[in-house]
Amino acid sequence: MPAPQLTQGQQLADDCRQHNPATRQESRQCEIVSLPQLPLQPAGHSPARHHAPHRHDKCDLHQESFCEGGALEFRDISYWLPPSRASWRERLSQARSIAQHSSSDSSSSGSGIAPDAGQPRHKRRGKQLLVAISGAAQPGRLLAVMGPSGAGKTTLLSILAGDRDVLSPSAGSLAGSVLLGGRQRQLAAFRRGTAHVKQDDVLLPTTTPREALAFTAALRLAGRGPAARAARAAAVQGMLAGMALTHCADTLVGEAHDGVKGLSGGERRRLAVAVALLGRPGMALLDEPSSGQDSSTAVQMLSYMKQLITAPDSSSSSRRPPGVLVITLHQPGMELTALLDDLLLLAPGGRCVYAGRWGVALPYFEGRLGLAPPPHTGLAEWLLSLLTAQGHPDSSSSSSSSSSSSSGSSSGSSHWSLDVGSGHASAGSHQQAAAVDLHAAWQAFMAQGSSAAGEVDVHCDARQLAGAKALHKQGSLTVISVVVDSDSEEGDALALSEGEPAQMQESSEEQLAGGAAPVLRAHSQAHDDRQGGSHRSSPTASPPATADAARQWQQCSAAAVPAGSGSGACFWVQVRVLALRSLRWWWRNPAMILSEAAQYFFGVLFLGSCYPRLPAHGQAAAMDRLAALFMWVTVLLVTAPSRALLSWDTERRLLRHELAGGAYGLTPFLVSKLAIGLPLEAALVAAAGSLLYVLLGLQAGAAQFGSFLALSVLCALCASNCGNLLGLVLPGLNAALPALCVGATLLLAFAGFIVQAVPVWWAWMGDASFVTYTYAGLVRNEFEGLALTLPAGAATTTLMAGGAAAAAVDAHTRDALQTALAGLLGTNSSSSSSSSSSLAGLLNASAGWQQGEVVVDGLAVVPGTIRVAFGSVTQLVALLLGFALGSSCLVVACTALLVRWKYR
Ligand SMILES: Nc1ncnc2c1ncn2[C@@H]1O[C@H](COP(=O)(O)OP(=O)(O)OP(=O)(O)O)[C@@H](O)[C@H]1O
Repeated sequence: MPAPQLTQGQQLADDCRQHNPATRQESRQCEIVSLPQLPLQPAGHSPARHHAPHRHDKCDLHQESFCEGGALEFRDISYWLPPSRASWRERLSQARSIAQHSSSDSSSSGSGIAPDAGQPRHKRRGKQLLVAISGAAQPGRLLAVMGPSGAGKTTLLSILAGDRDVLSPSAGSLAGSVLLGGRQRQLAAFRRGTAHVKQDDVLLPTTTPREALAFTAALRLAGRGPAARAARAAAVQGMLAGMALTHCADTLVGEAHDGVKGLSGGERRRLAVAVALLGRPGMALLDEPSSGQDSSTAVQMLSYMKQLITAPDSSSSSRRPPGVLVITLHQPGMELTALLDDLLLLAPGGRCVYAGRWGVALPYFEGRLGLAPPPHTGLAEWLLSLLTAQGHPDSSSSSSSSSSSSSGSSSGSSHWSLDVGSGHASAGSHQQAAAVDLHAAWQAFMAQGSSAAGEVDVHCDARQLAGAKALHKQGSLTVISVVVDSDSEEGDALALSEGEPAQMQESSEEQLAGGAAPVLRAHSQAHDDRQGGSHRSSPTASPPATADAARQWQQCSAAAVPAGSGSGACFWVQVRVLALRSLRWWWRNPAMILSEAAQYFFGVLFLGSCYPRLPAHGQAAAMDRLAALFMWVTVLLVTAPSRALLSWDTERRLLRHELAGGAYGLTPFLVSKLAIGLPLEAALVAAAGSLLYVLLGLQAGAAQFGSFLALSVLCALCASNCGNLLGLVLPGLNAALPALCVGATLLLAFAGFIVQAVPVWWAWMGDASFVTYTYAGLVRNEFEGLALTLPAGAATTTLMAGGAAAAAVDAHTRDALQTALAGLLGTNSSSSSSSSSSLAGLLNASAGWQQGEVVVDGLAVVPGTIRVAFGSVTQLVALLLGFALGSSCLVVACTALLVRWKYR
C-alpha cells in the first residue's frame, strides 16, 4: 500500500500561523514594535532560515519589560562560556570543531543543508552551550524542555528566567532575543513576576513546610484583617495538599550534611516548588521539579502546578490571565507526558531537535525522519534514547559527518512521508538515529518556513484513512489537516471524524457540502480547550485532591491578593515576618548559638584559670592585668565574626534567592537581621564578660564594671559587623576565614600590647582600629584609680608614660619622672612623705605597703604602648559606639551595593 504523504511547506506554515496562539495573542494583546536586527548574531547565522522576520529582535536582555499574560518567545538563543572556563582539551576540540564546520559549510553549501546557525566563530568565546534555540512558551500551556543530561536545559531555563548568573557578561556571552508578549521585557519586573526554581533547593533548614509557606504567604499575599489571614491559611493548606506535603507539614526541613534529618529529598523539592508558586506567579520556570519523586507524586504535583499556573483565574477581582509554565524534565513517564502541551527537545551540545506541540513530535520523527519507537516504549523514553544516540558534537565526528548526508536527503524534499497504514512509521532504530543529524534535520525543517511543529497536512486516499485513523487514535495526530483525495469515499472520511472533536466533523461536513475535496481539520486538544477558555487536564493525571487544592487556592485570592512572585507586604510587615523567622532560626539552631557561647565561655574560663584573682602586689599585678585584658579582646575579636561568617554562609544563598524573586526588600532584611543578631550577641558577651570580671577580680566598682561590659559589647558588635562584611563581600567560608585570621592578626598586633614601637607605616592601622580603642578603654578603666604595690626597682622597668600621662607629659618630663622615681626607690626610703612633689600624682602612700615596695597609681605602670593618648573611658565608650554604628552602616551599604550589582 502506498504511503500517504504529509505535505509540508509554506501553505502549512500559513496554516500553522493561523492556528498558532502566539501569533494571535501577539496581535491581540501587544502592540508590535520594530526594532533593529540582532547586533550580536553569531557568524554564519541566517535569519531568513528561521521564523518570520524578527520584528522585535534585540540582544540586550537587560532592558525588557514585563507583560503578564503574554507568551515568552525566545529566538536564536546561543550561549557561550567565556574562554577562561574552558580547559585546554575543550579549546582544542573546539578549534577542531570550528575547522570541521568551516570545511563542511563550504562542501555542503550546495546541498541545501543550512550551516549550523550558532557555531562559535567569535574567537574570544569559549565552549558553546546552546546553539540558536528558538521556541515559545504560551500562556495556558505547559512547555517541557527535555534532553539528556548536560544538553543545556538548565542553561536555557536560566536565560529565559533572566538569571543574573548566566546573563552577566563575566558568566558567558549570549546572542538571541527573549520577548514577553512580543515585547522587550523589563528584567527586574520580569524576575519579580516569575518563579524560577533552580535544581538546588534553597530552604532554611530550621523551618517546616507549613512555616515556610506561611512566611511566603505573609509576604506575597497582601491583605489585612481576619479574612485575609484566613485566606492565607487556606492558600497554605491548599498548597500543602496540592504538593503532597500535608503529611510532613510540621517536619523540620533539616540539612543532611549538618546531620539534622528532616524532609526527604523529594519532599524538599516539592517544598521548594511550592514556596516559589505560592504567590501564583504569571510565569513559572522550574528546573526538574519532578526530580526525586515517584511517578504518581510527580503526576500529582505537576497536575496541581499546571492548574495553578496555566488556568485563567476569573474568581479574583484582577481576572488573572493564564500563566506560562516551563519545566525541564529528564525522563517522564507516560502519565506525566499526558500533561505536557508543548515540547522543546535539546540534543547534547545544546542543539535543538524539536520545538512544537507534544502531540506532533511523534508524527514529526516518524514521518519526516523515518524513526519509530519500538513497541511498548514510552515516547519520552524513546526520544531521549534517540538524543543520547546522537552523542555530543565535540566527542564524535562520525555521526556528524554521516548525518549531514542523511539529513541532507530529507531536508532536500519538501514532502515527508509517513506510513500510516500500520499505525507506525517504518522501523526506526538507534543505529538509524545515530546516523541522522536530528539538529540539522530540524533546522532544515524550520528552513522550509514552518514556525513550529504544530500542525501537519495529511494527503491520502480513502484506503489510507484507516491508517491515519489509527495514528489519530494513538494521539499522534494531535493537530492535523487531512485532505482526502476527491475519489475517496465519504463514509470513510466521516469514519475518521467519528468520536472526534465537533470542530473536526463540522469542518469535514462543510467541505463535503461544498462539493470540494473533503478536508478534515482538527486542532490539538489543548488548543481547542484554550479556545473554549477552559483548561485541559488528563483525568488520570488530575486527582480530585489536587483539583480541590487548586480550587481552594483560587478561592483565597478573593481576600488576599496574590502579588505574583514578588512581595506585596509593607515594610514593617516584612520586618516582623523576617524577624520572627530569624528568631526561630536562632531558637531552632542551638548548634550555632551554643558554639558561639562555648567559644566565649571557654575563653573566659581559660583566662580565669590562667589569672585567678589578679594580684595587686608584685610586678605581675600590672603585667597580668594587661595580658588578661588583651586576651579578652582577642576572644571578642575572633568569636563574634566567626558566628557572623557562619550565619552568612546559610543566609547568603537564601537572601540571594529570595531577593531575586522579590520576596522582600533588602532594608527590611537588614533591619530584622541586625535587630535580632546584635542583641543576641550583646547578651552573650555581657554574660561571658561578667563571669570574667569576677574570675579575674578586676577593679571593684559599678562604674568600672559597667564600662568594662560596655567596651566589651561594643567591641563584639564591631567585630561581628566585620564578620558580616567579610561574609558579604567574599564568596564563601574558604575565602572569608583566612581573611578573618589575617585581619584579626593585624588589628591585634597594633592594638598597643604586642608591638611597642609601632613603625610609622603601620601606625594608621592602630589608629583606625576599634581594637586599639577597646584595649585602651579596658586598660584605662582597670588601671585608673587602682593602687598597685610594686617591689622597689621593679617599677622603674615598668614605669613609662602611659595613658593620659603620655599626652600630658613630654619626653623630657617623663625622663625626669623616671629618674626621680628611680632615685626614690634607690634610696629605699621608708617614708612616702619624702617623695618629691612631682611624683605626688603617681605615688600613693597607702597603708600596708612594705619595706622595699612602692605603691603607685596603676595608670602609672601601664606600658607606654597604650596608643590612645586622649580621652576618658567614657569618651572611649562613645567612640566605640560610633565605630559600632558606623560599621553597621557600612554593612548596610555594602549589602545594598552587593545586592544591586550581583543579586538583582
Ligand atoms: N560554568 C560552567 N563551566 C563549564 N561548563 C559548564 C558551565 N555551566 C554549564 N556547563 C556545561 O554546559 C552543559 C550544559 O549544562 P546544563 O546544566 O545546562 O545541562 P542540563 O541539560 O541542565 O543537565 P542536567 O539534566 O544534568 O541538569 C554541561 O555540559 C555543563 O557541563
